[in-house]
Amino acid sequence: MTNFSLQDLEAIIATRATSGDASSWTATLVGSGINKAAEKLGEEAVETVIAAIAEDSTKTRDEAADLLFHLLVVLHMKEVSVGDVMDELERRTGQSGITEKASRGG
Ligand SMILES: N=c1c2ncn([C@@H]3O[C@H](COP(=O)(O)OP(=O)(O)OP(=O)(O)O)[C@@H](O)[C@H]3O)c2ncn1[C@@H]1O[C@H](COP(=O)(O)O)[C@@H](O)[C@H]1O
Repeated sequence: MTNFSLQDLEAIIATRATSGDASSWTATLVGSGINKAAEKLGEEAVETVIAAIAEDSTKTRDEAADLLFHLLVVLHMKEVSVGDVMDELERRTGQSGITEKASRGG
């Protein structure tokens, strides 16, 4: 498995968003505004749902990659970092007590 992380992609998106490169999909999406970017995120979510229901694992993986990319673009535009989201996910594990059990190997 690759070491490429969501934080790596987040950093690429931050760089490309302000690149001014007309060939950059990231710059195009960010330049089109939050309504358009969020609409695109919704489309990718629907395509992922359809793939999960009606397509094979490879198609589902590909749509999930599109979904995560477009989610990170929207998070960038809303100034929410991947770290912020992970902090919230970690906080939720604390609520359920799973973290404590996992650290005990239970
Ligand atoms: N991970 C992605 C990524 N995933 C999807 N996309 C683009 O998202 C766009 C829209 O995807 P769609 O699924 O809607 O595809 P479509 O061509 O419109 O066709 P349909 O499938 O909808 O029929 C396409 O142009 C894809 O190339 C991405 N564009 C960029 N990245 C990453 O961002 C980096 C910078 O890219 P640029 O900003 O383009 O330089 C790249 O090196 C990648 O790491």
